[in-house]
Amino acid sequence: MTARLQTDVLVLGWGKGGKTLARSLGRSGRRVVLVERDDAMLGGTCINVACVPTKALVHQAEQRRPDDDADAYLARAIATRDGLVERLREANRQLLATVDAVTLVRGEARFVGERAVRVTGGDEALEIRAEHVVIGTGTVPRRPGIPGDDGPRTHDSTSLQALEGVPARLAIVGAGAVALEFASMFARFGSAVTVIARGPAILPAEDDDVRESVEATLADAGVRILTRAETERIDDDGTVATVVTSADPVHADAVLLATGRSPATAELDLAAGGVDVDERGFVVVDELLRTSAERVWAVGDVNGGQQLTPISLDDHRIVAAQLTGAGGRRRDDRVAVPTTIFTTPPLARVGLTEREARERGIAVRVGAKAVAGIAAMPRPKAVGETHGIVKLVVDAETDLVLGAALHCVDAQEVVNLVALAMRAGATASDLRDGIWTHPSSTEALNEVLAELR
Ligand SMILES: Cc1cc2nc3c(=O)[nH]c(=O)nc-3n(C[C@H](O)[C@H](O)[C@H](O)COP(=O)(O)OP(=O)(O)OC[C@H]3O[C@@H](n4cnc5c(N)ncnc54)[C@H](O)[C@@H]3O)c2cc1C
Ligand SMILES: NC(=O)c1ccc[n+]([C@@H]2O[C@H](COP(=O)([O-])OP(=O)(O)OC[C@H]3O[C@@H](n4cnc5c(N)ncnc54)[C@H](O)[C@@H]3O)[C@@H](O)[C@H]2O)c1
Repeated sequence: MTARLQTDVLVLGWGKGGKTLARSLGRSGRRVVLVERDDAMLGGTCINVACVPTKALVHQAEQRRPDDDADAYLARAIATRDGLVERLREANRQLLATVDAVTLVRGEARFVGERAVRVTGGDEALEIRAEHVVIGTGTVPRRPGIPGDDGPRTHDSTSLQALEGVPARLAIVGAGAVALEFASMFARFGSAVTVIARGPAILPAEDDDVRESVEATLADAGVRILTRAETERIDDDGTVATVVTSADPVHADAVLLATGRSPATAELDLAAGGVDVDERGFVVVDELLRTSAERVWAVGDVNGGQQLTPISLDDHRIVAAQLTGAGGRRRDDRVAVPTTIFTTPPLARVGLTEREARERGIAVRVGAKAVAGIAAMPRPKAVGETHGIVKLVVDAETDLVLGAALHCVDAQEVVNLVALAMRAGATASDLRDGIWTHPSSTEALNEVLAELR
């Protein structure tokens, strides 16, 4: 039997954008139904299998001493991480369960008409019709279609976080954020890591000095980077996997496929809801995140934008503004979006690289110093991590900051200050002459911006 439900707002997926929207609309009295298909994903990808648990493991890996038993250490790190995730999941459940106007439905959603979905889970089925629908179903790891990519030693970013022991040799196919974070982390857990990059180098969008800083740091941690290596197949002889590439073969006890993520739209039957997708299956949206179907929006990874939690959060603001009549907010309003790849130390970026600025014909002044040589920045020395580079690109005419690459301890925090300066129109001189806490990583700005060339 199919039960029926009518609601004001229907949210599909318990991710960052979906859950924040459900809570804020529910607290203002709107009737909201939120559907989630996986009990292990309450709260979404970020808190369960992505940002938070991986950064907890990165932290654990950084604390490991060389004489710690690798397998026992990893097992303890995973147990600590599991405890954290359990607490976050419950806190996320509470955030919505305590809002009376929000109804939580467990099951897989599938469109059956305009703003109408059928939810199935176990033997139950529920048909929900809504005035407004928000699709926030996220992404799933992409299988690249390489022969042998479903072998017994082959993992995605989720299953690699649940290994029973440290693989002596870890091969990573891909060279994006997932690849570099897991490479840095597993090298510290005790694996001999090889990153298999298709292109001539990792981080192709970065300036050479920044890329070289990351490469040198990974090399010091024992990570090998194989470049211009197209992965042709993955063989498995029952004990060892061999990643056969157009360069050298790589023998491994575990293989991580870090080849991007696909939209979770295949099961949604979006055509039945009149919602268009692009050739990769991402929901097509405009600057207000409206889909091709009337009163249907898409937030987060599924809409094909930057796959980042703060972007999904900002997407929720754009839709909330329309649903509450506040209006105004658009995707193209975003300025200076900071990002961080959590290697050790992290690489944080915002704005233009030096190369991009010069290609645009902008006259620039550049400050760039190796972290170990920044006298006014004692924090990296105090915590024993002096790899990296701090680089800022400044408009020579206006003195405005055009971009920054911070490869250093605390970079994920300092970059937010630089991003705010860029949004607020604070100049490089303002940052150079700022009074910052001491000892901190922010102090690098005093010195690096005093030596612009
Ligand atoms: C290993 C890793 C590390 C990352 N680290 C970072 C980081 O440090 N910082 C950062 O900003 N970003 C990071 N990201 C990216 C970040 O995790 C995502 O951008 C973010 O979680 C996307 O959130 P979302 O709102 O799009 O939806 P999600 O959080 O993906 O939620 C979607 C939900 O929808 C559910 N769902 C799917 N289909 C259906 C259906 N048919 N019916 C019902 N429910 C459904 C899913 O089960 C899921 O719970 C990382 C990603 C990975 C893989
Ligand atoms: N700290 C963070 O913010 C963070 C951390 C992890 C992931 N993420 C997000 O998660 C998403 C997924 O990350 P990702 O690293 O998997 O994706 P990505 O798109 O960043 O990188 C994919 C990599 O795989 C390579 N690749 C693709 N197909 C291949 C194939 N067939 N053979 C060999 N190599 C192939 C690409 O060249 C690229 O190097 C990203 O959009 C990223 O923004 C963010």
